[in-house]
Amino acid sequence: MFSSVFGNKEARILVLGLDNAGKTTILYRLQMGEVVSTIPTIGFNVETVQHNNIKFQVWDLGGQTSIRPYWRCYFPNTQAIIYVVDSSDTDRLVIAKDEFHAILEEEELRGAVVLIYANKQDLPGALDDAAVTEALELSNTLKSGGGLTLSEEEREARRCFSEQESIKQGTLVTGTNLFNYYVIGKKTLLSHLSAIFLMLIATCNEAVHSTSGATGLQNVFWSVHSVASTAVRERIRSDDRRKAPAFAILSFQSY
Ligand SMILES: Nc1nc2c(ncn2[C@@H]2O[C@H](COP(=O)(O)OP(=O)(O)OP(=O)(O)O)[C@@H](O)[C@H]2O)c(=O)[nH]1
Ligand SMILES: [Mg+2]
Repeated sequence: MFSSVFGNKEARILVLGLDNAGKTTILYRLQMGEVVSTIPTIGFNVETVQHNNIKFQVWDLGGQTSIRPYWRCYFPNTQAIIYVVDSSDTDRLVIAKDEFHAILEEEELRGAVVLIYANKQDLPGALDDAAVTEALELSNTLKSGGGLTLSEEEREARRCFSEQESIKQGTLVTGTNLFNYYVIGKKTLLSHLSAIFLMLIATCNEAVHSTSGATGLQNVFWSVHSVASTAVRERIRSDDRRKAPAFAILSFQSY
């Protein structure tokens, strides 16, 4: 079923963020479920992460100042960006913010969804996900509703989902792009892995729209349903079916 949605391509995800943010650690945690010891990445690591029958090609790029300019070589055909922030590195949050906003201005990333990991929540002095949201100046660019036309019912479904999953969600408008973003603190990161995948799948809506109609959307929804965590499943089950695609599909729209 997914091959009909995505073609034979794997969804391509870039993991970006400053050096030492924890990108490589997250990549291998996603892939192997283990914390591995890392060295600073010069260049990139790429791994295929499989969740049930869905494959993601995850590119983890080195974050040192001198190699950040090369990030843009990887932007074409990217469906999702995972932006990792070291929440305890408060001195460099302003740099993390500037790099983040530069990414969002990129024409080639129109159509990508952004997930922000407020990483290293275990460290003393780490800012929580709300504070990271603020430090990244997400709220400044927040426009309620943005270019999305959501009914009240859809808004409610999305709000409930975010609350239940402790995932903060917003809409981000840059010069020419419009993103929906999700901020995920470490607490929820691991236990809600499948919710993250669910959102990634859900936001590959360009592929969905171009290769399938309304029936396709239902198929995507039910497939998403099958890979979702129990919590998410319960949430969906309790919902009117008609509401389901509201958060599964209307996650991104460019101008
Ligand atoms: N305390 C704590 N340390 C972490 C966490 N995640 C990663 N680290 C540590 O942070 C350091 C840097 O992690 P990496 O994953 O190598 O960082 P990176 O973002 O890939 O860095 P570059 O490759 O230089 O861009 C390592 O010592 C990790 O063990 C976390 O959640 N908590
Ligand atoms: Mg690395």
